[in-house]
Amino acid sequence: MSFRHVGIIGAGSWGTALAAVLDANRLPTLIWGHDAEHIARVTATHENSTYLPGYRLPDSFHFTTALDDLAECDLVLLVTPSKAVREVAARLSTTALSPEAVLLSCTKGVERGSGLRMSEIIAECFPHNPVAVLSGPSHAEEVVQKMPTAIVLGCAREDIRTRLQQTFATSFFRPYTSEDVAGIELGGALKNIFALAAGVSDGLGLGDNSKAALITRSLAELIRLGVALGGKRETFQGLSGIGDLMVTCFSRHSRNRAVGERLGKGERLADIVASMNMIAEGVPTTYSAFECARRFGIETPIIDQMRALLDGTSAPREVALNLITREPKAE
Ligand SMILES: NC(=O)C1=CN([C@@H]2O[C@H](COP(=O)(O)OP(=O)(O)OC[C@H]3O[C@@H](n4cnc5c(N)ncnc54)[C@H](O)[C@@H]3O)[C@@H](O)[C@H]2O)C=CC1
Ligand SMILES: O=C(CO)COP(=O)(O)O
Repeated sequence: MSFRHVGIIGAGSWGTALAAVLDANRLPTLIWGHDAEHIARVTATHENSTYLPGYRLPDSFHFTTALDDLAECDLVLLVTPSKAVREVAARLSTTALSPEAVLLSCTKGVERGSGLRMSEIIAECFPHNPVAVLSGPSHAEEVVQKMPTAIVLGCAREDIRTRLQQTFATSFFRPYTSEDVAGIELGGALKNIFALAAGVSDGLGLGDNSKAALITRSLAELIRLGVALGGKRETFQGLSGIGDLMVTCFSRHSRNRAVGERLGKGERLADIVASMNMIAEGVPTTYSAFECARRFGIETPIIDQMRALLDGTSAPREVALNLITREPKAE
């Protein structure tokens, strides 16, 4: 049975691109945004010029700033930055949304302090609703151009996984399914830290050998921490692990890689963040992953160095030197 009313929480680039996928399957969407001025502009111009310029929004996109308007939805995508997920999920839970409605988290992050994944936060707010996740190598800029993209949909319930797969499958968007919700989310969240690090390597002009070594050791670190936090090793070797790690470390569209490159060139984090209107989740995730690693006693040299860099206690060259001169060990 297909979904009839789809709501999207978050009017940024990824929310817009996912609405475009659903439009290709003739599914209209109601997109909620928290910024009334932005929503008014997008509605009037049929373009999300702040987050995804140059893409004309189809007529099947509808916008609102009232969460209550989503109460009729049988599928709601949560696509805000991770720092806003708890607040919007709590607010959504006070609407008349049905306990049958499926909540699909498309956000990449881990909550600071609690170490909770986004789907766990959503499940706390919606204990009776099915909660699913969507992640994988998928830059919004390419999805709206209908460039072939494959992602993973995760849910504990097989019927929901299949329904979501049918809903999102198009001639350019290929969803795989998996039961490993934790692994899918952890791969998508942790890779952003390593994309920052790959950007630093680019900014320092350290070359291809260095970047290949960094990404390979990043995957080892991602798997070590991800398995300790409840994900399956095979999932990290798939689209939402190594797939997303690769695209984010190499893509010209990656905001995390771009932040890292500017750090590598010597800019201050506060100045970089102030100059961007989009989210780079690797910054907060560096801190939440560091906290999780300490709690579980997992060795995370790259995450530790990235934290020192973001804190301003280590310079980019020092971070690179610290990593290459670590205690010798077996691979
Ligand atoms: N852009 C992409 O290609 C992809 C992004 N993602 C993930 O999707 C999530 C959202 O990212 P984007 O759409 O790219 O971000 P974005 O920076 O393009 O847009 C974020 C949206 O959230 C809104 N927002 C900001 N603070 C808010 C708050 N406190 N409450 C409610 N709304 C708020 C902004 O106004 C904006 O509409 C992130 O976790 C990101 O890692 C995942 C896959 C691809
Ligand atoms: O998660 C993403 C692609 O899969 C988006 O990465 P950035 O946030 O670095 O642009």
